[in-house]
Amino acid sequence: MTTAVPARTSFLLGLFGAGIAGSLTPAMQEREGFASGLNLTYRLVDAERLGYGADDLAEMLDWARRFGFDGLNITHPFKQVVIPLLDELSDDAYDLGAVNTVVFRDGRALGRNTDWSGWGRAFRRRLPDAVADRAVLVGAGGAGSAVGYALLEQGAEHVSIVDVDTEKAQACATRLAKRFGDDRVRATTDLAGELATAQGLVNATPTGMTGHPGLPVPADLVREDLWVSDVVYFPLETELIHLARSRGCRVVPGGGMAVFQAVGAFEYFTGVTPDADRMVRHFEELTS
Ligand SMILES: NC(=O)c1ccc[n+]([C@@H]2O[C@H](COP(=O)([O-])OP(=O)(O)OC[C@H]3O[C@@H](n4cnc5c(N)ncnc54)[C@H](O)[C@@H]3O)[C@@H](O)[C@H]2O)c1
Ligand SMILES: O=C(O)[C@]1(O)C[C@@H](O)[C@@H](O)[C@H](O)C1
Repeated sequence: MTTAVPARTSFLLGLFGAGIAGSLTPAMQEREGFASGLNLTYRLVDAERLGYGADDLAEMLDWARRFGFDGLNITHPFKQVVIPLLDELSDDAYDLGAVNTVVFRDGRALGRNTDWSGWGRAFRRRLPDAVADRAVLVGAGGAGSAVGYALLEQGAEHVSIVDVDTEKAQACATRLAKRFGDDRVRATTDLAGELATAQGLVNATPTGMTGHPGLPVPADLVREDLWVSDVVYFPLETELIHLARSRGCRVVPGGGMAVFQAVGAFEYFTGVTPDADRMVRHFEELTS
């Protein structure tokens, strides 16, 4: 006679990164765990406070496993340097060269990326008819690469990438072109020219964050027929989103990416499909 193995209900998770004290991910994961009938604990492990840097990550991962962590979110400055320390990488994380979710399973560390799928899902919920549009992406760092990947994966006709650091724009475009083809993505310095033929604009720079006020593009380029998205979510209503709304543009604020990276990670960590609408409502409560 075989005895059925009961489904896991208890999970120990965490976020490894620097300067993460304000993260809303622990609250989102723990609340959704509770609501799903799981005993889920999520800890912040702030490398800055511990005096740990990139060279210490192997040791940090090792003690996470030894102390029984089931999974981790990974953020700045570890999203790239974690890759060689893992046993397996999903194709999307490989293509992006970045991991934000590590699952420990059967003695192996599996790397995943829910940043791109998080932005993508939030975008599709708001603007499902816009997935095939041409877009201009401003900011080619970690968040920008994830947004560019999501746009192209979901069917954008073309993505033009602008960054004050032109080498970063080029590196991001080259990486995405390798996956999606160089007829669909390019780096450019001609923001106005590219926006003239685009239907959408995404800000993936820190401009507009608390402490970094301002607009990432000149105000006169924000036309009423553009859709406009921002990855910044502190504050939720950035100057760019505010201006775009006031001009009648359809908008996708940064909160959606923050929630849906957590939705995707929850599923990887627990194997349980979370209630995404409930997580959105909880995020709204946390940020109101
Ligand atoms: N909503 C979310 O869930 C979420 C997730 C990750 C990051 N973020 C936010 O995204 C922002 C960017 O994060 P990141 O990790 O990609 O940072 P990053 O430093 O890796 O990249 C930012 C890029 O923007 C460029 N840049 C800055 N100002 C610019 C300007 N005016 N014009 C053109 N390019 C400019 C920089 O050169 C850099 O390449 C941050 O505000 C972060 O909080 C949000
Ligand atoms: O909530 C945060 O602070 C996060 O660090 C934001 C983003 O970096 C995600 O990829 C992480 O999973 C969580």
